[in-house]
Amino acid sequence: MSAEIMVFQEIGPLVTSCIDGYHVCIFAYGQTGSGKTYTMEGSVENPGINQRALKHLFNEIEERKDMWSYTVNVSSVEIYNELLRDLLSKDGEKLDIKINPDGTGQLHVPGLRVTEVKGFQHIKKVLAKARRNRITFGTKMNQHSSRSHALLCITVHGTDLANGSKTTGKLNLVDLAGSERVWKSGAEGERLKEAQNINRSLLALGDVIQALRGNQTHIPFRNSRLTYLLQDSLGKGNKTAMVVQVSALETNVGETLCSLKFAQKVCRVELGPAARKIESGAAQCD
Ligand SMILES: Nc1ncnc2c1ncn2[C@@H]1O[C@H](COP(=O)(O)OP(=O)(O)OP(=O)(O)O)[C@@H](O)[C@H]1O
Repeated sequence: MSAEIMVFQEIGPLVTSCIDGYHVCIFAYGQTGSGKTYTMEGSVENPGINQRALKHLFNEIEERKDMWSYTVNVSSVEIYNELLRDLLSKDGEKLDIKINPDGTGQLHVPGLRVTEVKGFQHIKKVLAKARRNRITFGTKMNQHSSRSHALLCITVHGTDLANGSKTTGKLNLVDLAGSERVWKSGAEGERLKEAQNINRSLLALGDVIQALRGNQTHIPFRNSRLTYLLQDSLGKGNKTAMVVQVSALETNVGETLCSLKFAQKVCRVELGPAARKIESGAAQCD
């Protein structure tokens, strides 16, 4: 069995729970060049988590079609130098996060392109477009290094055909930019600025994890665009999984240890019982 299939066996139930009305975050984390983008996007012969998740999602929807009707909306953004770029717009339009004026207190990104996808073949085209628009540059550590965090955000609205109740699930698939030691990656000028922004936002993610783990009342979601954007899926009552990539090279042992320590911290976070999002606003616990 390939490693990708084994990883997906762990992830599959989380994808299913998004259809049931839960908010889910799946991250790829690790040093630059360790295989995060490969894990999320994969190759033509060996699709990654993004494609497998969406295939799984549409298969589930098909199986439930006599009992539930679903709509699936997809958007994709990258966070580059703390700026949001729409990966599904023609020219990677720059956007920002705002409080939704509808009074719900929810965050939204005005102008973000949201595409309703009807099936797996359609989503493949959407994923290809997002991939083409992503910013990559060559560094000493990776010839095609992603210099940004890429988020694929899938919202699933469900309607129970028997009683009309409605659910809203979210699945955030996140390919984080790689942490790097700038003296090793040879980053200077623009690459150095990117690396500093990447390391800063990964630190902010670490701070959020630390605060969640410590059950603190204030979780510093607002300290980076990444955590701010994921606020409604990353905190208590939601479901999160992190896939950590490490390098097999002895020269990277320092970075590998850092990644594993981060993974250990994440493992110890308890988000409590997950809450199902239903239209009435009430929450049902697992
Ligand atoms: N399991 C794998 N099988 C085959 N090739 C792989 C695998 N993992 C990674 N690679 C290859 O290694 C190279 C680096 O991988 P990738 O770009 O996914 O790293 P990354 O962690 O996303 O790096 P960065 O943070 O710099 O963007 C790529 O050429 C990728 O195709």
